[in-house]
Amino acid sequence: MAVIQWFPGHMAKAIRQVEEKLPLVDIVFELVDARIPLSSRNPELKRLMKDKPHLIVMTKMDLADPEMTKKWIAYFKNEVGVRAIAIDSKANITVKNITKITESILADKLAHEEEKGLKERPIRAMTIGIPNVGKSTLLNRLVNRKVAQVGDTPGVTKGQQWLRSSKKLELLDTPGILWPKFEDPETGQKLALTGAIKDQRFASDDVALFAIKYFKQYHPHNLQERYHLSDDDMTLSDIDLLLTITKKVGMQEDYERASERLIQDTRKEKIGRYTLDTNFGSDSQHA
Ligand SMILES: Nc1nc2c(ncn2[C@@H]2O[C@H](COP(=O)(O)OP(=O)(O)OP(=O)(O)O)[C@@H](O)[C@H]2O)c(=O)[nH]1
Repeated sequence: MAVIQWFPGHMAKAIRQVEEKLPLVDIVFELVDARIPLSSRNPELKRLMKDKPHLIVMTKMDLADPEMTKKWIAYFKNEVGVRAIAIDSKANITVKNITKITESILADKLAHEEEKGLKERPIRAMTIGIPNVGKSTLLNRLVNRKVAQVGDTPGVTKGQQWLRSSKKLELLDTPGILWPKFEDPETGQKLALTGAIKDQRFASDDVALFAIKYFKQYHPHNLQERYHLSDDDMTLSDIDLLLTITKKVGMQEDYERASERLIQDTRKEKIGRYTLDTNFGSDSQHA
């Protein structure tokens, strides 16, 4: 397959960083892309988390299929035993919602501390996630762009800071990215299509063909509408359909450039909202 897969060196470093910082935080915010909620997870996390409270934050919900997002939230809660929330980092409601759900997850721990007469303190959280999932955007949103260092804290190495979101929430500047380790070749194509893998690292026609296959199956009308495709066009093979789209967008025989256009169109919501992960729990690495 043309997509470069995972990077053992990067992953080992990220895992070390997460392991090191884990004792300093009350909760981990694991950011996943709402269009690929399983494929953007790292299966190593389950082992790392042990019994550390954990919230799955599904970013870019504005680009995902809203019905599927609801189902994924229920799936994470019921099947995986982890709470999940979907966010659009551009929306103001995001901060409020994350703080609220975090407080509810940690309610017992905080009540216990209060009973023991401990002083009220902010909740400490760490964000992790694959490249481009929206970590910086969320962090900036949570700290309202006024990045505030929250004093010296033992165990936090140089360059890593506590950022204050509110009196109630502090964040450890993200300790690193976590590449998913993927055994299913489709995972690579999903990561490529949604922008988690740099465009130079995959063959755009492979990924465009993957997108065509997906949209033909799940959102055929959106594909037809975007590229003025007839019902007959929709019966063509994926490759012939890509060639037809190439002509329709005025690129003659240049199917590579047309592939790039199609990939950009999917990312900019021009073929509608979509969720590429459609099989709940089918991925054994996350079971
Ligand atoms: N539509 C949409 N775009 C988002 C959202 N959150 C982030 N983005 C966009 O996604 C892209 C990547 O966001 P970043 O915050 O830089 O992602 P990151 O995880 O910090 O990326 P790395 O630094 O590569 O690890 C940017 O173009 C953001 O504007 C969201 O909720 N909705």
